[in-house]
Amino acid sequence: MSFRPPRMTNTPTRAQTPTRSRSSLGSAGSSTPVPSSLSKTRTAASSTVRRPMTPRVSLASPGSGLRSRSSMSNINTPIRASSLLGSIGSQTYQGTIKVSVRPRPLSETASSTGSWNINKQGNIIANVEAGEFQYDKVFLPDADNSEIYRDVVEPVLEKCLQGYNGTVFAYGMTGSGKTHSMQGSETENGLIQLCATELFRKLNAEFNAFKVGCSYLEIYNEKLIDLLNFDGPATDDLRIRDDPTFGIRVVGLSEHWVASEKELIEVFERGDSARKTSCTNFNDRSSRSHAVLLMRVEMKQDSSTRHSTVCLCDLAGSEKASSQSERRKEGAFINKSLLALSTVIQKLSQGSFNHIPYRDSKLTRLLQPSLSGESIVSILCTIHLSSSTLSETINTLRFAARAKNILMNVRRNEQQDTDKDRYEQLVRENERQKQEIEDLKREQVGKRLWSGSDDDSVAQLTAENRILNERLEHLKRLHDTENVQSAMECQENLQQLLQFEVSDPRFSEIVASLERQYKMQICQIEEMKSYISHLENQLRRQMSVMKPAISVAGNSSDKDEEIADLKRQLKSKDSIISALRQSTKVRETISGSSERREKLFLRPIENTIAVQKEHLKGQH
Ligand SMILES: Nc1ncnc2c1ncn2[C@@H]1O[C@H](COP(=O)(O)OP(=O)(O)OP(=O)(O)O)[C@@H](O)[C@H]1O
Repeated sequence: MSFRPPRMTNTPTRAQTPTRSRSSLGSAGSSTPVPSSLSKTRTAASSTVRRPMTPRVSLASPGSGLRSRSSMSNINTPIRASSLLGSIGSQTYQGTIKVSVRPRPLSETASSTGSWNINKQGNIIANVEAGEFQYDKVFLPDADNSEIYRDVVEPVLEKCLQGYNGTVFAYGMTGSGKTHSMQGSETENGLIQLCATELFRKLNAEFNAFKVGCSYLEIYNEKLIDLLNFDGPATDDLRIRDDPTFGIRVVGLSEHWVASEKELIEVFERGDSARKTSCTNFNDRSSRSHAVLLMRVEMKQDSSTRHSTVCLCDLAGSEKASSQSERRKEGAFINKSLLALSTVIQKLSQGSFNHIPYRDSKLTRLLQPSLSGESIVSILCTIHLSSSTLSETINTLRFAARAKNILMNVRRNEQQDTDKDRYEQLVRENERQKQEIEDLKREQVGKRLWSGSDDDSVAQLTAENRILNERLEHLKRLHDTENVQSAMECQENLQQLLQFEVSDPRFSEIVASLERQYKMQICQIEEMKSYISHLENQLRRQMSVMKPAISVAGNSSDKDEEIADLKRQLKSKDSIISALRQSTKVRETISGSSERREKLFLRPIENTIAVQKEHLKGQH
């Protein structure tokens, strides 16, 4: 599935309006200390605040959808549709990344709040040691998910319904409340559920027709795993590819069409049950992976079609080294990818003209379209207020401050539905799907080269099987001919034998020829036996390797029949040999009366002839 919907040729419809109006920044003197009671009542502020640590920058990278802000005279710039960058039309949304901070309530075991203060307007958080940080919104610790939703997600969802892509991600140290915010708890819905409800309510109310496709994946130990791949073969590391239309694509990522909020949540919860979690020092059920839920929405209204992708990410939390080796390994991957994200955010916030290292981690690569200006972005940073986590909290706040500096310049995906447009859209979709099929095929071939896929070994085994069948056929025919020939020769010899006296030298010659035939038959039989056991072994091996679904049953039963047939023929040869064996005894009993000769020699010969006749009758 593609990470972002196709860009459309836009026809201006109407000017964009600001997402939210915002109150002006309050004075530092009116901040709310966060007391141990964490009450919502705002009291007089604590005084000592240093200036924000937000870097001041003045650069804009031309051509990029993302820019750093050229002026920080008011760092509280709201997400808005302004003509800040002048040259861009009304179909382009401009503003900064929206950054909100959510402190979690103090746990019973936490020592103290570490004297954090939140101002009355709810946009500055300050600490004596760390200074003052200003964001779009700083919630109080007792804010519930509905309040967070209204500020963090709803404005983004509104824009998504207008045809812009939107990304919301929760960032913060382990146990600070990211998953609690995104997924809620037993007593309250999370942002994902609230977003799903609102999405379907609005789609039903405002559009003639719509489609919602849902994908859910996690990045665990730098591997991309499809969490909704319920039936297909497990793929433990999906590939990310560049895509000229969609920015990037996750090759082979499954997408489920959902018709209602209920269906969406069911699919999500089913996928989420597979997400990796474990117990850490700060969280009994810590997410060990970054999880990304993608909702691809197509909306039709009158003669226009809009596309957007709503992307909700619950990132894994940064943490100090764990004592358990498995946790340590996971932690190293998590910290590495969060560092990569932090570096990318820092470079973007500085308006760097240099290379942005999106490829340093799967997380930044996956978020590349969002971070590089293809999506409206809202970040929820969750923090602990306890004094024991001060340094981690400051790190999170610095990350948030840097993110706040990044300007967005996002295109709208709306298209007037003329036949030509529809045709072009279908062609593009067709091209995309062809490309995806090609990628998957190449990937299959690659895998075969390295490891030999099931299909490959099946093809190989089928070929071997065919060769074995042909050999068996050939041997059978050879054997039949030889069998008939030798039986005939044998019979002739035996008949001739009857015509000569034992003392006649020709008698000895015939017996010698019978002996040679006997030895030859023994050799042939030994060869056949060993070849048959070789074939049996090969068949057994093939049967154990081949999948049950593959219809070798027909082939193997054919082979079984052939082997049984060969065994039958061997048996008949055995009887010939036993007859021949008796004939050799004749030499030892050359002397004796005609009665004895008849008893010892002629009767067995007659028996042999009778057996041969039976055998030949059977063959015809
Ligand atoms: N705002 C909150 N109100 C009530 N409980 C909360 C809040 N935030 C977090 N918690 C509780 O704290 C615990 C840890 O929260 P959560 O799992 O959301 O942290 P996290 O940031 O996702 O951690 P990790 O990165 O380890 O997954 C949970 O039991 C959660 O219910």
